Amino acid sequence: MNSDWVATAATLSQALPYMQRYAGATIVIKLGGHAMGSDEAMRSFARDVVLMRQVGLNPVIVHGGGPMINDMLAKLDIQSEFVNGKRVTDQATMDVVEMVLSGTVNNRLVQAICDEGGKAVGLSGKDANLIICDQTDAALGFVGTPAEVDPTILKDLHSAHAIPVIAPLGMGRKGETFNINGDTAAGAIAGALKADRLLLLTDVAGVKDKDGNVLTEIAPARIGDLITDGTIAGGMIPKTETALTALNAGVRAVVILDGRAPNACLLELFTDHGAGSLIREPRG
Ligand SMILES: Nc1ncnc2c1ncn2[C@@H]1O[C@H](COP(=O)(O)OP(=O)(O)O)[C@@H](O)[C@H]1O
Ligand SMILES: CC(=O)N[C@@H](CCC(=O)OP(=O)(O)O)C(=O)O
Repeated sequence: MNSDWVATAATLSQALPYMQRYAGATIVIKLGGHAMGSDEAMRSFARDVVLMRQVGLNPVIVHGGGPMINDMLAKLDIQSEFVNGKRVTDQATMDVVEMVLSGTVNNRLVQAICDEGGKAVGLSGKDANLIICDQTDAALGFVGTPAEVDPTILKDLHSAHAIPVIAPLGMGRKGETFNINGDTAAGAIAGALKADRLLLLTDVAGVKDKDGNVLTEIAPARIGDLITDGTIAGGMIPKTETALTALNAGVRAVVILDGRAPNACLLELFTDHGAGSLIREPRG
């Protein structure tokens, strides 16, 4: 018997109970800009998402695009800086952020999912009142914190067997456009949907300790200390803070994992060992 086939059969028999367990579950997946670097990574992600939909899960995709925004700002000779993982966003920067996220990155991802046979629909937090924002901090300019999330459009898309693909932009109460950190947007959407899982796909295997080992399970109560002592820094701060906000809003579990690894989402959802760092209340 072909050993590849045996391996596939073994994987499938392990996966089936998980597929049944997650049938009808809402899985919010945030794909970071670093994790969608190559065309092959994008194709592999798209295939996973289409398979999830085919076995009865409801995936909702929220994407980032920080590196792509950086490239365009550099071409236009616009300087940019980050404070605690968030881009300081003036009006000129906001225009570029919107152009890149909604115009380029969102369309690319929608096309990749459609190419794999999925019915992806692209939108941003500005569509159908999905995300209304307040300004996060005047010093950051047009950076928004989601204040009200109306997930009706996402439920409608699920009923139509479509896969929503969301750019992290929000609407202000005075007609402004806000730039939302992709993790923050994904957390707010996952919270509003009371998602079964929020997967934050990035370019590292998970949250690492001071020695560089991945923490496979983290109790929410530990995260504050890991940030204070500098173990969690930079872009990992908004991710872990998002995890806490999402859990408080009723999301069942959050996983931070390497989106560049082949079949990252499927391994996390459909195998015993999972992937990355699982953040949830310890089981008593
Ligand atoms: N404790 C930690 N464990 C893992 N990564 C960390 C940690 N602290 C900081 N980081 C940094 O956070 C980065 C992920 O955040 P970010 O670059 O914003 O990702 P993305 O673009 O995928 O949203 C990692 O590449 C790593 O450099
Ligand atoms: C406020 C803020 O920082 N917004 C982000 C939005 C994109 C993003 O989050 O992209 P990644 O997930 O690839 O990092 C930005 O301007 O870069």
